[in-house]
Parts: sequence; structure tokens; C-alpha cells
Amino acid sequence: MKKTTLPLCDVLLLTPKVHRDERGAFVETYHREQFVSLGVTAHFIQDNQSCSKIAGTLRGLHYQLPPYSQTKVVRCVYGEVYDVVVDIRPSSPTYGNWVGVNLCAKVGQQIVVPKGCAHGFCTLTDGAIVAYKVDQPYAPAYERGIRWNDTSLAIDWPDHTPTLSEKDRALPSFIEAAKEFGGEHE
Ligand SMILES: Cc1cn([C@H]2C[C@H](O)[C@@H](COP(=O)(O)OP(=O)(O)O[C@H]3O[C@@H](C)C(=O)[C@@H](O)[C@H]3O)O2)c(=O)[nH]c1=O
Repeated sequence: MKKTTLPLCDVLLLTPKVHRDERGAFVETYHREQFVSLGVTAHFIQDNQSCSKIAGTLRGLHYQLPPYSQTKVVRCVYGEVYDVVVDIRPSSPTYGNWVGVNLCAKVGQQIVVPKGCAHGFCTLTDGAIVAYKVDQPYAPAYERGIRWNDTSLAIDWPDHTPTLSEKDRALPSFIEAAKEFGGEHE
């Protein structure tokens, strides 16, 4: 497992060793001891998976409030997605910044999303399955989000007219959302 640090505090990209042979490929997707040695110490309690039918489907930007903030380890198991993490931790040096990476099933990269960050992705292929581990349960009352095309975040999404859920279309701006978690804006 190769660890790459990304320009957002505590956000990591992990690239596994893929063992290929004439049948196909084998990859270890989670090895607790190895993850801990790379700094991913979270105790994961739930695995999730979503399937999106068409390219240009955007899910996000999502997070849960404390005490249900989630560390997520996200990978694409079929197809390819552009995955985005936004730092919305007011005390973080990279507060208000975002980072985006391609996750593709063939390479098997995993992105580690720290607690307190917002997360989303846009599918790059027709048919994309995303799987992720979380260390806190789904808590609908603590579920929050920020609008994907918030102008102050200015995320460079690969699709400017994505397919969204009704819930995601109605999400607030970063400034509105930040009132709840104590973020400051000029
Ligand atoms: C996230 C989640 C949803 N659900 C249910 C609620 C709803 O009926 C249905 C679909 O939920 P959503 O529309 O929120 O699914 P989705 O938009 O795919 O939400 C996900 O987006 C990505 C970007 C994330 O980072 C995830 O943490 C999660 O928020 O599944 C669960 O039962 N458990 C869960 O953990």
C-alpha cells in the first residue's frame, strides 16, 4: 500500500499493490495493521456501497455533525469517479480548501476522508460503484451537506450539469452551513 499525502490536512491517498495473473487480479482492500501503520487508526463499524447508473452523477457534499462525524475510506470498485474532500474544520490550517482525485476500480486507490470534512464525488463512467468504510453509524438527524457548486468553494467538477438527488439540490451554501459548525468567513 503506497501512501500519498494530499494538500489538505490529514487527507491521504492509498494505492494498493495489485497482484495480476492470467485470471485477473487480487488486491487487499483493508488490512488493519497496515492501515494503522499508515496513520489510519479509526475503528470502522460500517461498510457502505452506492451504485450510480450514468456518468455525471454527483453525490455530495456530505458530512455528519458530532458526535457522529465520520472518518471515511472511499474507493471505486467499478468504473471511475472524481472524488472531492472539502475541509470544513474551522481549526484546520486548510479550512475552506478542497482537493479532488480520480478513483478508479482498475487501480483501486482509496481516499481517507478525516472526521469533520465534507465529501462528494462525480461519476466519470456510466455505471460506477463506490464503496466506503465509516467509523460512526449513519445518523440521519446529524446528516448535513453543502451545495456542490458553492461559489466560494469553486470546486472544479468534471461535469457542470450533473445528475443530483433532490436532497442534494436543496443543500445550503458553505456560508450558511458554516453558521452551524462555527466556521468564519470574510
Ligand atoms: C448514507 C446512508 C444512507 N442511507 C439511506 C438513506 C436514503 O434512504 C438512501 C440514500 O441516501 P443518500 O441519498 O444520502 O445517499 P448518498 O447521496 O449516496 O450519500 C452518500 O454520499 C457520499 C458522497 C458520502 O460521502 C456518504 O457518506 C453518503 O452521504 O440510503 C442509509 O440507510 N445508510 C447510510 O449510511
